[in-house]
Amino acid sequence: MRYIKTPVRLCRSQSGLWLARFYTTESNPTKKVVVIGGTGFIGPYIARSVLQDSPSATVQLACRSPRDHPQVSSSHGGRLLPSIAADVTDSQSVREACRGASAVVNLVGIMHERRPRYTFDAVQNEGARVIAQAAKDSGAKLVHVSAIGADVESEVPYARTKGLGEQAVLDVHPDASVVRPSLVFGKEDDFFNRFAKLARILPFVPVFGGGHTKFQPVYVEDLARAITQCIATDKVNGKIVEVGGPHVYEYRDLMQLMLDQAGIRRPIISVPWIVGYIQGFFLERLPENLFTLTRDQVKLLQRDNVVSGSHMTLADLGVSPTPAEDVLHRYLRRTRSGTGVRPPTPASTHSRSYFTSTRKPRIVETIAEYRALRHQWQRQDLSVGFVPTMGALHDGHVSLARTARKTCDIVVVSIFVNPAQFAPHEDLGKYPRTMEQDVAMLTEVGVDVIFLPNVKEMYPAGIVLDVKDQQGTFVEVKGKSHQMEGSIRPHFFRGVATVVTKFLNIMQPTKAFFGQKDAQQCAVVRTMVRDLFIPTEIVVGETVREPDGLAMSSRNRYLSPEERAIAPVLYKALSAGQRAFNEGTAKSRDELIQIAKAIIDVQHGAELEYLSVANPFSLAEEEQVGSEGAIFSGAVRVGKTRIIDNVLLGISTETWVK
Ligand SMILES: Nc1ncnc2c1ncn2[C@@H]1O[C@H](COP(=O)(O)OP(=O)(O)OP(=O)(O)O)[C@@H](O)[C@H]1O
Ligand SMILES: CC(C)(CO)[C@@H](O)C(=O)[O-]
Ligand code: BAL
Repeated sequence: MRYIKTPVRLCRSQSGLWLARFYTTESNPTKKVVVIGGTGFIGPYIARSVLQDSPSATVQLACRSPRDHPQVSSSHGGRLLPSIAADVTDSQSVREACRGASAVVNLVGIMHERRPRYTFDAVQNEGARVIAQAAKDSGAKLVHVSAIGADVESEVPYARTKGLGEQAVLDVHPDASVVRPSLVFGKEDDFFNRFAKLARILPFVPVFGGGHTKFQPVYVEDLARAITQCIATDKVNGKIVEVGGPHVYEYRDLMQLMLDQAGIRRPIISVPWIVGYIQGFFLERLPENLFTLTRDQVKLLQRDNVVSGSHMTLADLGVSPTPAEDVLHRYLRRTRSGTGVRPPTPASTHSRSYFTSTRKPRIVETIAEYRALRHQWQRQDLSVGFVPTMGALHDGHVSLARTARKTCDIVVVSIFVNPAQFAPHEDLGKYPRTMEQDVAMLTEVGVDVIFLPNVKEMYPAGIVLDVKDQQGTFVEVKGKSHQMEGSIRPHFFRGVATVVTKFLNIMQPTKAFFGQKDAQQCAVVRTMVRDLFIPTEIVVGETVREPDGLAMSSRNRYLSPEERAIAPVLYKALSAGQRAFNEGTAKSRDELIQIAKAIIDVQHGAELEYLSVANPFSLAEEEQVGSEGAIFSGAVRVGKTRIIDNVLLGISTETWVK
């Protein structure tokens, strides 16, 4: 059989662009992918992924007892062919199934033997060889799905025969790709669904030997995409790909995650391994049921099931793995009352950290790479929270990222020192840059992506600081940009509005998070989002302060120890005005400013720039604090550093930010 090459397509991976082509055979000009063992949990996901990826492909699922999947077939116009029978212990049936295939995926695996015919060896070793031979004879590519832990030396028959199966496959079909997933999760999975069911029945969740074994669960759609890529490219031929999710969890933490995402409260209790063996000894003799556990399974539970780092991984295939926290609640949650189950808010479980090795956020530098991810999240129906920053991060930024983490499925933080918001005489050149520390802080929060564009990416027409020489498109929010901070930095909000518009267009976030410390910025961004119909919710986080009241700010790093001691004066002054307002002794602009100014004036080393009492919505300066309340704000200069701050009068943060 001769291969015919289809046109080359450009695919993107983390390591760059690579070429992919689908192979097809002379007798079968349309690509046909046969998935053996495909009518279970994973097969339909592979079918969907292949059909979406390749508009001319057909897919056929083959199994011992064929079953059709109307949801897949109906959405792909008949390109999912009717399932057929193939039994790996009957080589003739496998040959029939592989006839005319351009690619074969072997998903066959068993957790329990059914003697005499379906032993581990017959299914996972000899069966793998039979499929490899049939694929080879049909001139088809082969993707052999094995398992992390496959090991010819293992004393556990499941793992040993998986290892032998891999060897047999590569003997017979040296170009085959071997895919080894860790624990696979998804709506129909056997693991999380089963443990959630058990947890609902049992008064506690047992874990063996402390539950310290490590797992790296991978989302079934990510596995399916990896397999689709193995079919599409030659770079995995003859290679092993280890497929794990973004986080490594100890078994006990995985159980806690399952409980939280299912909304079940149960204690997790450690029992000795020997209890597992005794349980296995009795249960493996009974027909399979919810409680079934074998001694081999207990042995497997004692070995870490994580990506080793010595083979290719999802990253090499350009697949960004989905965290279990983003998905589990969708299918484990039950809303029926009377089940002892409380439905968690989606993504709420992010606030606690389950994983033992923290995953570094993915660093994305280009709009194109980000867009590909955004497209993937869109398909998975995931919400995206976006925190724009200029880096040199502190607890103010962290608090915004944590709020995003609690309320959104995916969290993206940008770090970009935006030239357009600096005047030529300002501190663009010396703005603090602390990238390594920033990445560590965002890793701790569990941020998914850090967007780090360069200036060219954000300003294709280039950018100079002098407004009169600028080229390209700029956004200006009239009426709110030239008072308060804008009176000292007239260029500033034009630069902010422009870059935030660009970011919101790129990120397409569900929500974007800004700090109240920059209150006028919040008002400008809200107005801009309203006027330009940008479909993003703007969320404002409260100002995070040092113990002495100073608002955290990246520029606080500029302060010498002496200046640092002076810097809280602005907050002290604004707070004194706020107290007087609350006590009813100051209501007018003049009274409030007099109180604050008196405190700043006596502080040696602090130079007042402005104080403002403005309407919280229009930002118009007010003579009296009206029924809508006011923003009492100001700036002082301490040495060369500007300190800005604000407090609200007669309006709560909650009301103002709504
Ligand atoms: N103390 C804080 N509490 C809450 N949010 C904050 C705080 N400081 C900054 N932010 C918010 O973080 C986001 C990014 O701000 P930015 O990176 O400019 O940090 P910054 O500390 O304000 O820097 P700078 O010192 O240059 O003003 C903005 O939405 C800002 O309002
Ligand atoms: C919103 C922002 C990131 C735009 O550059 C900046 O003004 C900031 O950090 O507040
Ligand atoms: N936090 C506001 C950013 C700036 O002052 O440039």
